[in-house]
Amino acid sequence: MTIILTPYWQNGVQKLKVAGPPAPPKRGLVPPKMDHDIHILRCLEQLRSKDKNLEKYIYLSHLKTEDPSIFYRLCIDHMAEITPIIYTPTVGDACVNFSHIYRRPEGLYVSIEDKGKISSGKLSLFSVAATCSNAAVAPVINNWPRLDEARISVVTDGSRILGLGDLGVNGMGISIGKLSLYVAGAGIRPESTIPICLDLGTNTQRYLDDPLYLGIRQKRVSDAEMTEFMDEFMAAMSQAFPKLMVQFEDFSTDNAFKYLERYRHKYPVFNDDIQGTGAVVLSGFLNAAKLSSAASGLPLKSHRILFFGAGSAGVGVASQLMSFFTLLGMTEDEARRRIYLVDSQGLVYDSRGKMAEHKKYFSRDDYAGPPMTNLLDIIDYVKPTALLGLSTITGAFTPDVLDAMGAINPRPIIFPLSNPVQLSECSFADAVEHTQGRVLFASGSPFPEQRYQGKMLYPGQGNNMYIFPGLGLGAILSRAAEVTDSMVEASSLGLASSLTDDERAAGLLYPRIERIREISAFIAKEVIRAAQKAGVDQSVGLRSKSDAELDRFIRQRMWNP
Ligand SMILES: O=C([O-])CC(=O)C(=O)O
Ligand SMILES: [Mg+2]
Repeated sequence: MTIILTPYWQNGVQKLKVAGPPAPPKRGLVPPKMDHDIHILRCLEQLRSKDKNLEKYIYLSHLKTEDPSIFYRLCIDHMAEITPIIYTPTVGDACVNFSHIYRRPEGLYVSIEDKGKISSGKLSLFSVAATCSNAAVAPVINNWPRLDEARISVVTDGSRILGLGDLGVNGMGISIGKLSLYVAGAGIRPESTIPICLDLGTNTQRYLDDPLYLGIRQKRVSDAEMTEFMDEFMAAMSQAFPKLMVQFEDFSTDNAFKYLERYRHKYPVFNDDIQGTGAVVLSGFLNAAKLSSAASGLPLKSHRILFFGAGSAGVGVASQLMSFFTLLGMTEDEARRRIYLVDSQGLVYDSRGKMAEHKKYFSRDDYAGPPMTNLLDIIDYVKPTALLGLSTITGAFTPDVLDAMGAINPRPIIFPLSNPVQLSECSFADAVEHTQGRVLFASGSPFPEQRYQGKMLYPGQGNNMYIFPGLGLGAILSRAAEVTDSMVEASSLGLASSLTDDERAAGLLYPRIERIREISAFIAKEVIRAAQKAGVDQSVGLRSKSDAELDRFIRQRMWNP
């Protein structure tokens, strides 16, 4: 029999209620003609009757608690309609307003006040129940009611939520949103997911002044204190949840790189903003570059990529795009030289002087003139075939910039990747108009399709939601001890090759989101094979399975509402 542990509160103290599976409702306690399938239509009608997206978000969040099975059925059957509500862009609004729209606990909060008592070492479920009645000494991680079932956690410290800045504990919304996509998109069981927000303070004064703010009211702790906290947290996580994968999400740039490097060979972790975004963009770029080269006649090796924005996502994507060139047989150095970075001070080059560590690798040693700050001048100098935006500067790709890209390329690749949608560097409509419909486009957040000269044109959505569910699923099923670069690359190549003939004919760079489950299963298979090749898989029984057997195994393991 499955035991269900539900946390509840009594006199300010958290306790656990132990229960078996829910009993079917007694006759007379539900309406006589309550039909599950019809109820889905009812929920959809209620959802559509709300005119504000944030209201829709609140409705769906309530539905998820009340009836997870209906919620996930809705997500799967109406993916294109539901994802922009539970995820980018509406999830951004939900995070900004999290302390105001908050209804009930969901996820695990670990704050700097828990430092020193994040875990108290190995505890059996029995002793967890016993210690939970005393909140003052309860080791916080072990309070999670489903220790044994945990497989995937999304962990944020709220310091850089999407492009919205430091949202403190309000960042919990992003962990919740990503994990809903794990369930809907890759069939991870809801009970196996743990949304986590680390509360290390916030530097956003408006929250510190807000009486409804749910986090601790202090500025962010020092780097040294944060690192001590993170070390304790990660050690506690791996002890409490031996089968858990951790996805780091929306840490500020420096910390995103720092903690990925610090833990990636010690625990199964990956950073979605660096590696997930990198993989999804590489995938779209592979498909776009082929179309672009077919139009220009230029070899694939001659692409030049200009990055506008050099934060964690920008440099993460740039690193991943190196694979595009190395897969063509170019050396690492040759690949690096096809990439140019632009940050808030313009083109990134060596003789400009002091710069952040993470930018140095791509800094140019072949330019030594005066600082080049104007994007049009930079385009004129670099002559990029592709312009990628990861700057969170709304409208940075002005009509002039789009015209310039259109003038030097028969099919310019333009990917405004900043999230959420109001921070995008340009809209799909503008990109279409200023390139006369020739643009190869992908954005981080969704844009509507455009009719141009009688033809329907579809924007790609280069969002990491195509990657992380399948990458996570593959890592979990193979019980990967670490997430290698080769596994991330496999997820990307898997996604690129999953376009159907129909999708190719429609000029799409990414598959239709409605097929996410099929795509996740395929990506998971590629990731498992890469884990096996790298020797990091601990589910060694999967090694002898043929591709068809492995595929069947993955699909059987995927949860269905
Ligand atoms: O959440 C998204 O839409 C993509 C992402 O990771 C980010 O922008 O930080
Ligand atoms: Mg993110």
